[in-house]
Amino acid sequence: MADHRRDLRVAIAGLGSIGTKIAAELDRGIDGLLLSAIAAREPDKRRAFLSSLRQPPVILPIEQLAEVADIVVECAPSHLLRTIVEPVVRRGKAAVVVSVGALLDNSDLIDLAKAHGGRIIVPTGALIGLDAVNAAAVGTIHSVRMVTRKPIDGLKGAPFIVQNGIDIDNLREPLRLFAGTAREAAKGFPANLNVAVALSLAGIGPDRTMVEIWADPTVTRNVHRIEVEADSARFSMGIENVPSENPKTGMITALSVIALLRKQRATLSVGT
Ligand SMILES: NC(=O)C1=CN([C@@H]2O[C@H](COP(=O)(O)OP(=O)(O)OC[C@H]3O[C@@H](n4cnc5c(N)ncnc54)[C@H](OP(=O)(O)O)[C@@H]3O)[C@@H](O)[C@H]2O)C=CC1
Ligand SMILES: O=C([O-])CC(=O)C(=O)O
Repeated sequence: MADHRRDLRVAIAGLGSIGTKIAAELDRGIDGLLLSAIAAREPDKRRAFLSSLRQPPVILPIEQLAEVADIVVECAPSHLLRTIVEPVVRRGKAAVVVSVGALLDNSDLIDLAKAHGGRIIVPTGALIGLDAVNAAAVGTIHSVRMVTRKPIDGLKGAPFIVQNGIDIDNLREPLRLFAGTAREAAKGFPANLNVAVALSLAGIGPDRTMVEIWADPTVTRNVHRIEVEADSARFSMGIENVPSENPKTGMITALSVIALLRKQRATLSVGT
């Protein structure tokens, strides 16, 4: 039988390494979804990309995207999270958030979404196994530990490194930069450790999820290893992400959002 529901309109906030790939995939066609609008800081600089799309979307400022979309995908710098997400959830719509670290300082957006019937959806992003962490959290998780190793370019400019005057440019061997909670990691590394916050929100929260961050000149990928100890299971997970054009961002992040979008109207949906 035909599906008579109208297409879900999706808007993209930020046309960087993640947003460009999602927009292109939506334009190529995802069942039941339509790219309705995008926001870019300087749309003129994105003309070549925009004119390559088969059905060019409307270009709007980030705070207006919710007016023409059912789902807004936030893939902009983290300081814009509130500007993007607030109008979406106020209208009772869904925001897909990749700058998940910024949710910790803007957690009232979750209450706002609840009050207006909106939703905030965090994709697995550059990580792995949040389905298993979600499932384990239905029971009791005793501990979650994550160790991240990144090449130097994947960490440059992080506030923790700048504020502590750490020279990572001339490293010859791995250096442990940080050990602490996911909440502290998100403050010190806002553009580098969204994954730690996503892991914490799926499991036992940002104050009990423990994180180590290494600057490692011997790796070329963003490497994350996770150990979970729960009453239902013990599991270890690892992922080695190929950096995208943005060395801080793994290529798989955009693909994870695309997979999540595909599920919105999929007849068969696999994984939690
Ligand atoms: N959850 C996860 O697993 C992961 C999350 N991330 C996070 O996702 C977010 C996006 O990452 P990524 O795509 O690599 O970042 P990029 O820097 O490549 O892209 C961000 C884009 O947002 C644009 N932008 C800036 N200001 C505005 C504005 N006012 N209106 C519209 N667009 C604007 C930028 O434009 P311009 O270039 O002109 O400044 C840029 O194109 C980051 O916060 C990153 O930390 C990254 C990896 C994994
Ligand atoms: O969490 C992030 O912001 C990015 C990251 O580690 C990755 O892409 O591997």
